Amino acid sequence: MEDTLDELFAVIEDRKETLPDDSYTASLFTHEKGENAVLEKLGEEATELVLAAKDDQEDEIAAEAADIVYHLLVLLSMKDMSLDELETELEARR
Ligand SMILES: N=c1c2ncn([C@@H]3O[C@H](COP(=O)(O)OP(=O)(O)OP(=O)(O)O)[C@@H](O)[C@H]3O)c2ncn1[C@@H]1O[C@H](COP(=O)(O)O)[C@@H](O)[C@H]1O
Repeated sequence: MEDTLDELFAVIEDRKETLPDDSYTASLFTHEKGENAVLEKLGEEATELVLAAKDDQEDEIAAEAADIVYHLLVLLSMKDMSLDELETELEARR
């Protein structure tokens, strides 16, 4: 899981740097709504996760959780934060 998150975050950082035309991630960094685009996405995905959980749809729960994690990592990158800061916060709670 840690490797998966590290690799995904590295791809997101690369998209932020290179801004390929065909990249959804890049489109979030250049969106006319600015950071609100990713914030709105997080809100939508959270609602979709709640609905999937209420319906006990395990596949949907996993899919919506993945959408949230991906958009969360984009937000961290947008704020020039690193995964280390998230890890430090979680470790401090153990
Ligand atoms: N993990 C993801 C990921 N999760 C979700 N999404 C995108 O998030 C968007 C929002 O999902 P929704 O459920 O709201 O679907 P939607 O209604 O069609 O979305 P929109 O109409 O709002 O675009 C979709 O376009 C998904 O493709 C992702 N896009 C990219 N990644 C990862 O990022 C990498 C780089 O992707 P690109 O930036 O596209 O090259 C990929 O290889 C993946 O590993």
